[in-house]
Amino acid sequence: MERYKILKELGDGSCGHVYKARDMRTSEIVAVKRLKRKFCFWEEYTNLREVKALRKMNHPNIIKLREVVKENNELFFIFEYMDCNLYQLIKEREKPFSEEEIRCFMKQVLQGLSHVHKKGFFHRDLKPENLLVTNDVIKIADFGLARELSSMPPYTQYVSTRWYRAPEVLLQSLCYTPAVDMWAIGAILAELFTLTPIFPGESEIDQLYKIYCILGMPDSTCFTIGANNSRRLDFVGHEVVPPMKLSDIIPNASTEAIDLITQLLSWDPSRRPDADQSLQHPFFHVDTRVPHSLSDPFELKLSNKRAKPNLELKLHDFGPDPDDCFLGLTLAVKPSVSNLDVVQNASRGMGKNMLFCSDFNDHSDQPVFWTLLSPDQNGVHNPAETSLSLSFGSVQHQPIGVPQTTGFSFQPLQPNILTTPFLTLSSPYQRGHCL
Ligand SMILES: Nc1ncnc2c1ncn2[C@@H]1O[C@H](COP(=O)(O)OP(=O)(O)OP(=O)(O)O)[C@@H](O)[C@H]1O
Repeated sequence: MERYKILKELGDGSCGHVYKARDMRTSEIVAVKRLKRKFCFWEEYTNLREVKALRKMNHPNIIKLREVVKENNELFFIFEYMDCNLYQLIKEREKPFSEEEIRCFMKQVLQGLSHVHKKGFFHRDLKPENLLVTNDVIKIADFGLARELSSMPPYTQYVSTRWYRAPEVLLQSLCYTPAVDMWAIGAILAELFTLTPIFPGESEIDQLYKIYCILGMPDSTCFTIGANNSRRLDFVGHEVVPPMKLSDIIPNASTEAIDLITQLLSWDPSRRPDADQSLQHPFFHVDTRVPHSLSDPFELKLSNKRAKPNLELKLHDFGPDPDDCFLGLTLAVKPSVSNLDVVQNASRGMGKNMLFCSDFNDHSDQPVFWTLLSPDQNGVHNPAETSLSLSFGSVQHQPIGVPQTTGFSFQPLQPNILTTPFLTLSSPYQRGHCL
């Protein structure tokens, strides 16, 4: 590695540190990714997903892996260098991108992604941080989670960045498809217009809820993603919250852009266009007519400021014991010790049945109720089915004087909630018995 002179650190990812460096032989600037894992045998590296995928790719919109160096049981990837990533560009941006700029970025990303899919891989972790930019050129990077299409389901669960995660992955489907990448593209496309993530979920459940609030309920005739999931969504209520109009959320997008985002963000993966179909969409072939000009670029910002997703906590890491459920849910809402303390203190005087709601700002009149139910509360008792049930409801309740904190309000469980839920997330063992 003496051939490369490290100039500065560029990033510290989950797999490795990335540095800007100079190739002393050619004077070229490169990016060096030093993997955190140690490698004793040279052969180990050939099995790495990133190496397997990148060795097969050769496309102007996919980052080039120039060389792999193994030294003292450490592995270094030498990449072509890019100036910044799309997350940094969005964060620093003071006014929205023009539709022309967005089209230019998205066209390249889709061309790169089409190549990835044609080469038999899907990326699985598309997000603005993994799209690298130099001037007007954008390239897909970080193939650490890439998977071969030829590998057979069931696929293992994986942790990609929550905000760009497709519903079928959130529901732990075991046979998801490259359509998971198309969902991420839809979320990134929306974000390029608004400069803020469209679904900034604070936990996996909140992620699904935020998707639901904007897209509404999936059409039961087309909704097939429940079939192989270890989690399941049940839409069992009477009250239906209509989908929000994407053109209200993204007022600076043309009708063509809205249509493409709508298609990409389909609940049903089979309804999302693939990369080539997306490139054929009128969004890439029309003169743009933007319906609303924006006097203040920040008027279009959604309530959540651009930040990184917080700590990931999985609900299935917590057991069926009510205290365990309560702790799990509390952490899943907001992993803050001080909030947790308040919740626990408040819960002491309120008996076993609790619910609390998140601070979803856009729907302050429609709080999220997360109820904790044991099976016998449903009139069903089956020890084998003891597990955790969650429901989101839009029932209005008056606070009754229990402590309020930023991010939480507390109310005792009221019977009418049991009769008017509209969305339930259940564990595999509880099917058919939730609410
Ligand atoms: N070729 C490159 N040129 C310039 N910067 C790069 C390059 N590759 C990576 N980076 C920077 O380093 C960051 C981390 O890189 P990368 O995503 O490959 O690492 P990782 O360990 O796989 O991260 P993650 O935690 O997202 O999986 C990127 O977001 C980017 O800002």
